[in-house]
Amino acid sequence: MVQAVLAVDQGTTNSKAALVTADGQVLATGSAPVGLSTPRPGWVEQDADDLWQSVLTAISTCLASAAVEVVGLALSTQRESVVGWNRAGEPVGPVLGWQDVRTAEWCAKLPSAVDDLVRRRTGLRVDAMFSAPKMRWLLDRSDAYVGTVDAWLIHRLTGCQEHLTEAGNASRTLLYDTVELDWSAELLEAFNVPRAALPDVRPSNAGFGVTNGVPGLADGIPIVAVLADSHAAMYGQGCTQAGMAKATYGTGSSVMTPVAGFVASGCTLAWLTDRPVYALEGNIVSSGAALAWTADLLGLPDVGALTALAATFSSAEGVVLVPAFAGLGAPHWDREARAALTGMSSSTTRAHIARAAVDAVAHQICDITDTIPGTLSSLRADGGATVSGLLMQTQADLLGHPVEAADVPEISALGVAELAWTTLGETTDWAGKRSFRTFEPGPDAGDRGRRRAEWAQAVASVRVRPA
Ligand SMILES: O=P(O)(O)OC[C@H](O)CO
Repeated sequence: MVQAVLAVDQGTTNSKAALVTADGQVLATGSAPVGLSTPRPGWVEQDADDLWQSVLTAISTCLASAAVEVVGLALSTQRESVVGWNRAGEPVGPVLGWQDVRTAEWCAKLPSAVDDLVRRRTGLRVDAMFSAPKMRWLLDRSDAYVGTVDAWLIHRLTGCQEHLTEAGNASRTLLYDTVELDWSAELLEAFNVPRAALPDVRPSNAGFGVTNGVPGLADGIPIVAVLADSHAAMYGQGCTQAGMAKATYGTGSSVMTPVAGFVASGCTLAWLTDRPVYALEGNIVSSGAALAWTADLLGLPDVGALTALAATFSSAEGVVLVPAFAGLGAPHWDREARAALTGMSSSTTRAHIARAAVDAVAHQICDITDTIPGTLSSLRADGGATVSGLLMQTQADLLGHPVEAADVPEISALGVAELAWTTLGETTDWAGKRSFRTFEPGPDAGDRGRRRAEWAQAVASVRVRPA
């Protein structure tokens, strides 16, 4: 029987599963949506059982479509979101999603010394997006184990036997020292999170226990590799050389470029195998979410209809959408800013607004790539929204560099499957064999400059905190 790794990609809006062979072929896929609720402004919650059930549905749909021998599991997970569970493995409280900013005020009151410490130990900054403030919020309400989504899924997949998390996911909590490669006692104290509440941290391919009592899966299948989803995309894109960068277009967006060693600003631990691999990263809070919001506002059925409408005009003609619905992420980091549509006139149409939404996704990526030191040779793109040729062309035009969109938009599952197969002893170079849709930038540098200036002006107009 054909051997396959079962890769699970648990994201903000969907759980997906794929059966992947040692040469990177996808034999079958399955997916299931995950609910998300916003009970108050700034609060973004998911249900931990619902999330687990969506993983089981994705797995069973996938397994029903191909007869294979599953030799290992690989997990790619949404980052920063926090789950709390009790000793019996039952969730306590909601999953606090990465978009949730209920702790923003609490974060703002932390002494600046905590922010300094966070930067030095983690390469990140204090922000309500990250896990530590969310863990504190849950621990204030229950005596629980707390962990990121990878830890929750490992716990459930192993029949509540394992309490483990992966180093790259841990690096997004604000509690993990990404140079010492361990939970930081100083940071645990600063956020008042007890070590006993946290899972143990393992390298990305160190093994995370074996399946136990999972419906539809045999017991004893090893969980071979775990990566954070954005990091899995970087791995899958083969983005390992200086000058390369990848952008993942998900609910939010993440731009990552490899860096030789730890730096105390905008740095993350991409993965930890025989050695740590670091990346500079910028996170955008609202990207696919901005497209979905605009489609809804315009009464369109989906994002595909939005991009089709946007394509009916060659430009937004000065209309700019700044999608700061939950503030601005990298590189602006102003979480009190709020969204705006600017530059409208009486001749503005729905198509201009649709076009402005597409432009906003691309402008936000450019804001981050502008901060990457050195020369960017090209940008590798992945994520659901990359199916839009209009978005990819707009990205290349605004960037002034080619954009290479992966032939498989959802690359996180493939990235972690590749790490699993490598760990199982196979030689892989799937990115080297992958074909890309390449989008060359349009020749009009003047137009690029004008559009970037319009965007910068609109961003400045929504800022609350000074740049
Ligand atoms: O669910 P996605 O794919 O938008 O990814 C969420 C990110 O991991 C949040 O940092």
